[in-house]
Amino acid sequence: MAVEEMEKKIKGSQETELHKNDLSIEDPSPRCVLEIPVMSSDSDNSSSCSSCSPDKSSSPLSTTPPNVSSFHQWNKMIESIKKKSIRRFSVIPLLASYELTRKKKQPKLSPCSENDFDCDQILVAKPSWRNFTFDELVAATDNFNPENMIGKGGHAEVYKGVLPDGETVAIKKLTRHAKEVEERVSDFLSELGIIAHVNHPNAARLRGFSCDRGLHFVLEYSSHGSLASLLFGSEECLDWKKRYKVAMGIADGLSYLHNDCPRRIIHRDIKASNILLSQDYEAQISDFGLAKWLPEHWPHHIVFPIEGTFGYLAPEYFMHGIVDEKTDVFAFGVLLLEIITGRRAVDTDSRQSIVMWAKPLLEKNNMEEIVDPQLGNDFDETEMKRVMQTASMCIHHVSTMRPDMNRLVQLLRGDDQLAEQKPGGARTVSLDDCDLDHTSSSYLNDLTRHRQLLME
Ligand SMILES: Nc1ncnc2c1ncn2[C@@H]1O[C@H](COP(=O)(O)OP(=O)(O)OP(=O)(O)O)[C@@H](O)[C@H]1O
Repeated sequence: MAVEEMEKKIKGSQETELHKNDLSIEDPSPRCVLEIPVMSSDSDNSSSCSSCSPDKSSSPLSTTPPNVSSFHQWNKMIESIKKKSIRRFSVIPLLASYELTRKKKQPKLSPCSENDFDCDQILVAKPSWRNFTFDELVAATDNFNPENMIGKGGHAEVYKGVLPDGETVAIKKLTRHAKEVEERVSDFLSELGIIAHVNHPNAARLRGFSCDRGLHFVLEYSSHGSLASLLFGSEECLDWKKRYKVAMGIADGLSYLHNDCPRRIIHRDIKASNILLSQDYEAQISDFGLAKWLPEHWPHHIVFPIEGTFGYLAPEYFMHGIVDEKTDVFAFGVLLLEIITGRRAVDTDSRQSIVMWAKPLLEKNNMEEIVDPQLGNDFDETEMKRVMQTASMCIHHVSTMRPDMNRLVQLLRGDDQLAEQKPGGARTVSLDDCDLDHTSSSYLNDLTRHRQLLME
């Protein structure tokens, strides 16, 4: 499709979107990250931020394009995508006296204006990732040999590959062709923008990307694959020590995303298949395809359509589209239940949700019934109790009653003093303000509706 044609389409869709939703606030997820220096094989690794500079020709990206015409188109596409990034979301200012208590460890970034972000503040470090050519990916994966395919999700095929320096990587090739090209590129930039900023031992690490003949991410390889494959797809039982380590790792990773990352990131798709395990079973949160950056002063997002994975969706999210940190906290609780029980979030045969099944057992503290029979008695009872209590708090149907990730990390570690504190966190929103009737009967209705959706 010609770029001009695409720009027209983008403009058109912007107007339709605006008209449809009559919303006034932009999706905060900035799209400028691609314009930070990208190291190519022969680049000089110079560092600057072209989106902050009026002279686009000085973009480091332009020094080593894989292919000049495709690069030119790509650059234009980025510009059009930036225009398109006026995706509207509604925000309900639920709290008049919203507290900004998050800025603890790192200075947070404030938008220059409502729509601009000061890239100088964001792009402090030289990136450790680079732009790959398609030929480099072909060489690494033996021409995307099916034997090298290590995973397949709803949006991508993932191949194991080896780079010339001997490093093993995972190459994620985006495959979802149902979407319009500009929407796919926009999603790619959004995911890239987020993953490139994430820097934590418990989050997937980017090695590079490629937009030459398809959209690809090049990621650090996690040799044990996903938690889902180990919990549900393996004959061998994942022992408790590893399960506990994984639970702690995910908690640390989420705490970083919510509190300590240069921006406040909500993952929105925490689930067992999106947790990868390194050689030493260090959990790595992956797949930032649905992740959102939330400005500091927003209590939450309202999103539509609801995306994510059934079984992990918090009630306020699947009923009302409300997204904030507690969306991830709920999903984390479901994940803890999977780790404890060895059952899937939604049982494949009965379609029963693990939350519905586990709640009464958790209330009675029935360890015998709830613990994965494969584990036998081979687990630390104190740790198990802690994980059960933590899971129970995370899956509370009222989001404000769920602890925030910082507190959950401490609960999991066994800081008893913290267990005494009331749940919630800095962004506590009162239920009255929310105008959500989450009595237990309405919650049951919610769950029934959730289940019906599953059966459809
Ligand atoms: N870095 C990696 N190392 C090892 N295996 C990986 C890596 N990244 C992905 N995989 C494997 O590929 C699978 C699919 O990857 P991913 O979840 O990123 O794809 P997706 O299409 O975005 O998934 P979804 O359907 O959740 O949107 C993972 O569950 C995992 O088994």
